[in-house]
Amino acid sequence: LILSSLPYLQQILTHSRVRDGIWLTPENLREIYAGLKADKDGNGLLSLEEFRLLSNDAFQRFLLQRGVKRSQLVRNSRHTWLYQGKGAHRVLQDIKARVTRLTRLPPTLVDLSEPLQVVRYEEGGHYHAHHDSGPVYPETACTHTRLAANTSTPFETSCRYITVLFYLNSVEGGGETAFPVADNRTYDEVSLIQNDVDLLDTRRNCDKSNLRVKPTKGTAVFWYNYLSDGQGWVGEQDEYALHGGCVVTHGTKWVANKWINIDPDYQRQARYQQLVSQQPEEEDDEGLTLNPDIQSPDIHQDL
Ligand SMILES: O=C(O)CCC(=O)C(=O)O
Ligand SMILES: [Fe+2]
Repeated sequence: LILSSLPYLQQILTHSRVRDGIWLTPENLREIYAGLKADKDGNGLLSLEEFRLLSNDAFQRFLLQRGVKRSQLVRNSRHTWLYQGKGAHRVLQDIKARVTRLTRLPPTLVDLSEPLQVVRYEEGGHYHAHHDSGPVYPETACTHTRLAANTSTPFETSCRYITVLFYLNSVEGGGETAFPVADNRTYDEVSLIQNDVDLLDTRRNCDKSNLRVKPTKGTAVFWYNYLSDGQGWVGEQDEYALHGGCVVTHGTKWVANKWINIDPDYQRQARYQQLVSQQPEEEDDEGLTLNPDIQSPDIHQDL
């Protein structure tokens, strides 16, 4: 999308995971463009100019206009991104350094991850339960390594190995982070909705979640979105990492997400790191191996 001024339909579709296993069709996309009046020249594609004319929440407004209720939106919040690299504010660089220490990962992996995402929920805001990361199928590539991958795949997903969620304020009422199936020994996907109780619905059913974390200013939670592959690398998606933000009943809620991006395909991650660092291949593995001194069998840090 960034490289060419005219994103091809196929490129857009590879980004458009609605839910696991469900992707937008070209018809869906045409309908959305028409509803947003985004494709002014009507050629079926969004030029960079047309894209720039879209406001941040155009899509949300479109859904609301179409009769979708706020409570039905997957999320009802606003967010922005804060760069944490060289030249960024000291506090932002410090946060990154603390995430590196907390997760015990090689600094390169944290440096090459997404910027910090800051999220604000107003009273009534929520985020229904979801996975921060997508499942790994052979036909799915990770967004962050896609340019370095020398294969083309029909689908694309964020590969967020770890989530560190910071609570930037203490919320007056509601706004807990709920993990509906954390530690659930008998979990299967069917049981998420039973007898009219939808555990994904964080407006109604947070009280039935196995784990709830109350937002307290200055605290953070972190979890893995993938299991280990047993050999020190990223394996399958961890289904128990399902989580969401319960409805804020009083006040405003501010959080920040730090995601650590790692490709479950080791070779693709290595190629990506080599590409961005412009280092010769032999020196490349440095960022991928862990200092054995800090390796511990009980801690799922692995990499
Ligand atoms: O607001 C929360 O407690 C959870 C936020 C979240 O899951 C996300 O931003 O991906
Ligand atoms: Fe999340």
